Amino acid sequence: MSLITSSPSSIFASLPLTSSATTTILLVTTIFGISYILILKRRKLPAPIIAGDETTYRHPPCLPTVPIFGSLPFLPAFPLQYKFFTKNMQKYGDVVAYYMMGQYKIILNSREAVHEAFVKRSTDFADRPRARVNNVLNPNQKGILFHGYDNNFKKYHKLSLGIMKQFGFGNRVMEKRIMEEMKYFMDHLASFNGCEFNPTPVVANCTMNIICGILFGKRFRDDDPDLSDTISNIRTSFNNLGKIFIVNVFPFLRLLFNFKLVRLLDAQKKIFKMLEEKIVECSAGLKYDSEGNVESPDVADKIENDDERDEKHLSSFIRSYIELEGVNYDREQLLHFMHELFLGGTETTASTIEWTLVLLANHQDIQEKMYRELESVLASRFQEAENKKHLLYCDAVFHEILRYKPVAPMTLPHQTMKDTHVMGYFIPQNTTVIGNLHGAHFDRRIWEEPDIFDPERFIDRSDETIKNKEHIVAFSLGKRSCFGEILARQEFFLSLTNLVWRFKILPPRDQQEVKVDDVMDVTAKPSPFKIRLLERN
Ligand code: HEM
Repeated sequence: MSLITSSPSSIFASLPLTSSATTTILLVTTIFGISYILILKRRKLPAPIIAGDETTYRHPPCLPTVPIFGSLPFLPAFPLQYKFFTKNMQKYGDVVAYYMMGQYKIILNSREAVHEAFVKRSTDFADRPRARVNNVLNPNQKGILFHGYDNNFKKYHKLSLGIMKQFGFGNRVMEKRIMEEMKYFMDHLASFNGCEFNPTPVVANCTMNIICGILFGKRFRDDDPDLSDTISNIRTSFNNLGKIFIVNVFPFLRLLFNFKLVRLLDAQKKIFKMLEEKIVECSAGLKYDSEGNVESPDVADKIENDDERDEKHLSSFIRSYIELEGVNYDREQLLHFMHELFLGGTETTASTIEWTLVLLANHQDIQEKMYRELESVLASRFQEAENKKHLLYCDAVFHEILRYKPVAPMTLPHQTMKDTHVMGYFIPQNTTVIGNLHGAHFDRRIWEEPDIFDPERFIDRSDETIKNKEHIVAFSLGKRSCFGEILARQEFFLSLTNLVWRFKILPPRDQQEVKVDDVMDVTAKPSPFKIRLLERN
């Protein structure tokens, strides 16, 4: 048998070696092989020159690097790197580079850097890197979350946002929808009768049902097994997604993490099955003309007036999407987009509400100030976002929670579309760029004593208005900023004010305060905790 056609094991088998020596040789060869590939792969930085631009640029400061592993030994494990960058802001500055297994990456470590890159030069930074994991989870690159900044992204982003606006995104129509869910949410919380309980499942039901109300036109009953199954599948996706992303850096770990990938794919399959059933339900009765367009659609695109639109009441996102796209609509795109709204729009808002419960239970003085303001402004009706301008203190608490506990401490990875620059530093084309939003919220140049939870920092006492809110970047900025920001802000403000209006939020009976740790999956949330809610009236 010639050496060329032999497998490595058969070659070694033909040599007079012990099995441990064979293993050692195999191991050493593999390590050298991988190292060789990684060294070759390490990207050589181009000279910091931008064609047609006379300005002199520099490469940003870079974390120490070692051969093969790059800056990995100097960084905490993913996803806790944001804490490292925030802590070392003074040392490394607003823009920091590092190497990860041959890949050159950039962290934007302040609000100014995030703003300059994602807003001032928004198109330069609007792409997303092609994640290897996504090739398995979403081989045809559908949806928008991980989609590159191309014409398809622009088309579906515009289409989906258009439908959301018709649903009343940011206005009174959406507020009414959220308030309907708030009533279920508050009643569910009240059913614990002041006993201590873990609020996580109740909060999850609420944020999930708000998205379901938009997508399917109806909520799940709280005891519907489909609701708990969907929430559990989203959670499985989230948990495993956070862990599996390491595979993008070390592709060979795919084998090691394969069981997580299998679990992730299984959860995604179950979510898609449920969504497929909803598509059938929501599109029932649609009739198409000979060109495949829906006959007499109910998409209220010409209705300007809120009340009229409310009367017409779009039935569901799914139906509106099919009405606009016609019989040949891209089903896979719709499925992935809905899945992304579940991923992006449930855990994030739920984690923010959970932090709200913890922070208010631990700051009775702040809670009481909020209640007194609500009492003086609103008397005995449910809180509505349109009253926000009169609720100065509540608004300040709203901003301080977003600042103090950014549930997405880092943006998703962006990628540069051409050679560009930020804060005088050169960033080559196709570089991965991540915004450290946590860093922006704890920047000592902007915030006095940022580690203290203090809503007063947002109140300008000279004219009783909110100040500093432009420094809040919890939803990121620019072309790839959060798709659901308007909804999330409405949802969060209504949850915050309704909670304080109806309940006194307290730690468990035998505890002075609710003790939690920061837990980081894909969102930064509190570790499991218990709470007591006493009805005020
Ligand atoms: C407190 C709640 C939320 C926070 C803090 C939050 C934060 C974020 C952040 C930081 C990003 C990444 C932006 C970037 O890469 O620069 C993002 C993206 C995204 N979010 Fe949110 N989000 C929240 C709620 C929601 C909701 C309610 C929805 C859906 C209704 C949603 C849908 C999305 C989508 C689809 C993207 C991807 C946008 C793109 O790639 O262009 N999010 N969000």
